[in-house]
Amino acid sequence: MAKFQDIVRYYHRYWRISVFSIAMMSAFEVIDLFGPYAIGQILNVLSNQALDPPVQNLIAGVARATGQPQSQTLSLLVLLALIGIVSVGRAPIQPWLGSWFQWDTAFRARRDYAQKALEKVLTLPLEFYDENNPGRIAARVAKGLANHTWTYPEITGQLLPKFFRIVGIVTVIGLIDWRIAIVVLFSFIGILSFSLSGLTRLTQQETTLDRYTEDTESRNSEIITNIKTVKAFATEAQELTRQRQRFGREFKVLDYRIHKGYVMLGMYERTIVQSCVFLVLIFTLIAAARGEISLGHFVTILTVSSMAYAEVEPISQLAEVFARRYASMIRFHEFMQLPDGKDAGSLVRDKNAEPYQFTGKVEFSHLTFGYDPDRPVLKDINLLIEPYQTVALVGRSGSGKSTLVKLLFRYFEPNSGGILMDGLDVRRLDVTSYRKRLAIVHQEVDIFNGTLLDNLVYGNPSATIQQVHEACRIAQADDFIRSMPKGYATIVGERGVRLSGGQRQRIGIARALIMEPDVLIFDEATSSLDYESERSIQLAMRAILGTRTLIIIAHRLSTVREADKIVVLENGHIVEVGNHDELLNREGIYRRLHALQETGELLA
Ligand SMILES: Nc1ncnc2c1ncn2[C@@H]1O[C@H](COP(=O)(O)OP(=O)(O)OP(=O)(O)O)[C@@H](O)[C@H]1O
Repeated sequence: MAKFQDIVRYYHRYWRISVFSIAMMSAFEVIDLFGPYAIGQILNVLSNQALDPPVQNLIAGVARATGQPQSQTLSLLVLLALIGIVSVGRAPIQPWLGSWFQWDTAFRARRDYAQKALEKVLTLPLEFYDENNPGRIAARVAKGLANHTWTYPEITGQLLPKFFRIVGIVTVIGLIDWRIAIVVLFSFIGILSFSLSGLTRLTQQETTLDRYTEDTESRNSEIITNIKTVKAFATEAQELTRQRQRFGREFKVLDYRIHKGYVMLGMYERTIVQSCVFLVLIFTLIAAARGEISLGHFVTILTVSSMAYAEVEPISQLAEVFARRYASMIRFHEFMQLPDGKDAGSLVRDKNAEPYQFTGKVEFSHLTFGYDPDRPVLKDINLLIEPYQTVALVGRSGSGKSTLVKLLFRYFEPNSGGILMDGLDVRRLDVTSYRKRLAIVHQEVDIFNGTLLDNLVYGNPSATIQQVHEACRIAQADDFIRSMPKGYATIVGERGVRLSGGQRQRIGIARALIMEPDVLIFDEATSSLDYESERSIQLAMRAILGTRTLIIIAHRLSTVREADKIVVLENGHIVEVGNHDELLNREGIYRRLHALQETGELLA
């Protein structure tokens, strides 16, 4: 569970510079008080009242040093010169010692955490992405980073220095009349604790709102991503109604609870502040009328105490903004604290790591696995795949074919048993180097924004252009790539040419081949392709047969015929193993599935 401390820790790396800039900004806030004090002293000079001893000593010192008489003019000149130094002299320094560091620190921390957040995205387990949609994750990260960045300068450059200013004001008043200082001090403690308790209550509402907003935004992004389905199923009105309910729910919390809460809080604060200002005026006037304080001190106290009370509004606004952002910052830290996946690869490229080279011999040994350990999806799987063999995994939907491959990729760990690669338990191997020896062509091939070439060499950027051409030739992709406007340099993805399903598949095959993998896994998706594309992909696969270990998750049986070994899965068990002819001669599932296929049915 993330806490307030996590927000502080966000800037921890820069604490030295942070303390320095807060001290500087606070010093400037306190120095500001010299203006009204000096004006009070000028009034005393003009009305022939006594000056405070330190000011008297200073003027006497100047008179001695310059050989001038200690006249009214000299006193006024000295006070004026001091006001000039304090107000004009510090003007060019303040932005550098204050503002520069405030934003500089915020931006540096932003850079650090943008990187950390991406590291988190890259190391979270795959199942996290099954459960959370991309819009929700991206929004949470972006909002968290932005709010941390805005909050830092406000807190360190404004809120904290303002507190010091108030402490300075109370001290100045205390030096003149301690009783009035106590009135001011207690009124502040009262106002601030009242505001704090109000804000704490409102923060809880903000957390609720944040959760609601995340739900709404997440659905919005789903609607955008799945717009084709929404339109095809004509569910626009349904989506709108559902979202309208969510907008309404958000509005109620935002307007009736949060906004109203802030207005109420502001109302109480304002009333209390004005009462305090009035009270201080009464006390000060009484003290002045009794001759306990001079006219200059009367003016100084009234001016500085008004300055103090004038800070209540900006302080509560800053606190309010902080409270509004608090929930999203905490949610960002909750995201950052999610445990990394056990399968997380190394994020640091280890140049010295010994690259593996396997023969492609894979053995599943007594492998049992369930996403929920009590409900195994794969049960006691024993399977030996020899180097360069082609093995087809067939079976009904949900029989565990993809899960077997996920385990091979080490996205999940088996509950018992294991997977051996050339006799080595894969759990013992460095996951990054190990995965580099595998390649997979998914049913849906992901295309990144960029050129076709970028997409092809995604897994192996050091591949030569000859390697790329050769792989594309085998994958039956070379011809269509060359016919594109800019050939291999054609931009694809979001901002480029759209590729058809078959073209994406062939790019996927070529991309996998460019990895030069020891084991190539093919999640066959030919069922969604037109006849010609399917034919090209079958030709591509045929060209790969026997060049490396090939595991095919077969949805159609046409490619399976040529496999050395066909493994039939049923309810997580291997029920049949053999080649096409052997299995056809048995009265088993394969024969039944094959009969269905012959009549053109899909495997399901
Ligand atoms: N991330 C997951 N969390 C929980 N259960 C899952 C997850 N992925 C798959 N399953 C379950 O595991 C079982 C096996 O699924 P798997 O995807 O391996 O089957 P499959 O044979 O590849 O199916 P298909 O041919 O439809 O792709 C199914 O019952 C499925 O519901």
